[in-house]
Amino acid sequence: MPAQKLSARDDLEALVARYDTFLFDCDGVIWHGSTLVPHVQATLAMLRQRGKRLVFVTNNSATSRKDYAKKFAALGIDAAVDEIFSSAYATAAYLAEVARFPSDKVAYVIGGSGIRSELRDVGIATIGEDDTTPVSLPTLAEIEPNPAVGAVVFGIDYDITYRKLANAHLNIVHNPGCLFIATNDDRTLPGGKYVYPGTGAMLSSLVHSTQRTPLVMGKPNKPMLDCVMQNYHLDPATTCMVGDRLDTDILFGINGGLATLCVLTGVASEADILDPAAPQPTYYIDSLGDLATLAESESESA
Ligand SMILES: O=C(O)[C@H](O)[C@H](O)COP(=O)(O)O
Ligand SMILES: [Mg+2]
Repeated sequence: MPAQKLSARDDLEALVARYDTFLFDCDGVIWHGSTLVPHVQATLAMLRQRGKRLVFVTNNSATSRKDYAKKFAALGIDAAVDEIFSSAYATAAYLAEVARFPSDKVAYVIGGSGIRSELRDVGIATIGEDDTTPVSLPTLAEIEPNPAVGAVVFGIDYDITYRKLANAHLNIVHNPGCLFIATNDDRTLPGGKYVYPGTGAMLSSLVHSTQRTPLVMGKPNKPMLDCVMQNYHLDPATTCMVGDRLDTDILFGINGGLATLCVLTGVASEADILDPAAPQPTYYIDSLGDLATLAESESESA
């Protein structure tokens, strides 16, 4: 079924009336880095005003839920910690509740404070943060497997180094039963003017060297979907997933039986959506900010 482009006010009103819960991807939909997409703040306020449930579902594992809540607040958006689901949180939930990660093991983390903080919050110790010193051939021998490592967890890391990759590689290959987990594997990271290498671009170097396939937690995969569906007891019939990537956000919504709305402010272009071979959103729109016009109509009629 080809995606329906929404632009007329009646289309926007019908969309908002039809769903009571909206799941929002963040990078490329709500913001680029710390810059809000224009009029998104007004759109989210309008949806809250109309009694809609809002859930924020991001593959960006660099930040913890608590710090995301602070980021939202700093940007003037009302978002409680329990309305925010990041791939770091889904990873911590998976290791603690599904994998039953042993208390005598640690996780070797390539990633940001989001992963370390979420793992710490479920009682899992992490190492690897300081493995940033340059390596030379003579010092390579310093790097050895650490038998205490029971999992290598990989997420977006703006300070990735050869030393980190070498440690992760050795632990995955030489520690029997060592889990290899990726918070997500997005190929690119939307940055507003440009699209940058994403977590998946860096992850592929470790997949290539170890010849191992990681368990990926984030959208479009089941661990993140289970995390959100269980926490919110979502009714697929009245839930809409809003995202900027067809192969993560829209596929995530399709996998969950949700309606989907793709925006053109992130990675996907209209040409991508019109390719029948791509995951097809239910709807698409230029920007989430376009819904802010409904707030104006509300104030006029008030
Ligand atoms: O490379 C990455 O990790 C992703 O581009 C980034 O995390 C996407 O975040 P999201 O769009 O799911 O908020
Ligand atoms: Mg995104």
